[in-house]
Amino acid sequence: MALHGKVALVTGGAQGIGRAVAEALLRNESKVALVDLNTEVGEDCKKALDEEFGEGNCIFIQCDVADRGKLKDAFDATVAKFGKLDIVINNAGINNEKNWEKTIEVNLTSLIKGTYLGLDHMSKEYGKDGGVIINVSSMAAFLHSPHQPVYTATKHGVIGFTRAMADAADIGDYGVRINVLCPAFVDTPLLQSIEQEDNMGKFVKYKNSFKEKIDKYGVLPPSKIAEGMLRLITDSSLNGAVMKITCSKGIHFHTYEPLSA
Ligand SMILES: NC(=O)C1=CN([C@@H]2O[C@H](COP(=O)(O)OP(=O)(O)OC[C@H]3O[C@@H](n4cnc5c(N)ncnc54)[C@H](O)[C@@H]3O)[C@@H](O)[C@H]2O)C=CC1
Ligand SMILES: CCCCCC(=O)/C=C/[C@H]1C=CC(=O)[C@@H]1CCCCCCC(=O)O
Repeated sequence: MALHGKVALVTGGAQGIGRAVAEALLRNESKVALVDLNTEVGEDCKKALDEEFGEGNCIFIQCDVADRGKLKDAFDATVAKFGKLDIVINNAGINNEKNWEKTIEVNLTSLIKGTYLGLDHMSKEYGKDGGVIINVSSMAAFLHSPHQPVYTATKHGVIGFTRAMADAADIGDYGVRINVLCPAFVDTPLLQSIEQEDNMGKFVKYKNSFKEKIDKYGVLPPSKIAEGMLRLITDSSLNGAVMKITCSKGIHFHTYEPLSA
């Protein structure tokens, strides 16, 4: 898939990984809708991106992805503004073991909803032109930690859902590829949350061992995640792919046993 003239919707697009992905898409002449909860950060981000890439290529839509009606409205508003949808990045995520129900809602339930809304707008099943969906998981889906059990569960869930949907898209001839990206530690505001009792609750007592892991494995720049994301978007051979990005191995793919049945 060439990126020129494509229309992308990025949840959690106002900062961190989402913003880096939005920048990379704009650099490649796509149009981008930043869908984010945080109005202040979202407006600042849009202003900076307008200055760098020119006005009219990017919109900010304030939206809590956990609000089903508002998420649907955000997809509709993106299509109303840019005329179509080609790329959906379900990236918004939180790290909150205290309000763990919200973590499931944002990291998993809303990502499922975002995938279905993406298919509504892109699947050939509904007479649309096809596209690509990338769901953001984490290396926490492979290397679990006692520090974030529910976060870890949601990221496992993202991989299972995405791989099953990728098979459904293939068998159903949706014309939509669906892939998953699993970063290790990335230098974003989310990483600060691991030290905060408000986020971690009783698991905050494990913060020192978690920080030791960060020191041991290193921290990736958001631009490296954007690089992997563009590969998942543009390589038309990839469907159901599980990309991992770590400091030691860089961008690589998880491999699975072939299906036995
Ligand atoms: N930073 C890291 O070390 C890693 C992050 N990830 C995943 O990458 C994704 C992005 O994370 P970061 O950029 O690091 O986080 P971040 O906290 O820097 O940015 C997340 C963005 O999502 C937005 N957001 C949060 N809840 C939302 C909601 N309910 N509705 C709409 N927007 C919402 C925030 O306002 C923020 O702009 C997440 O899914 C996270 O789990 C995965 C592995 C490592
Ligand atoms: C605030 C959320 C941050 C979550 C980041 C994450 O992905 C966490 C993963 C860790 C949980 C336990 C671990 O050991 C994970 C470390 C992942 C890094 C693995 C790198 C391996 C390598 O370099 O080969």
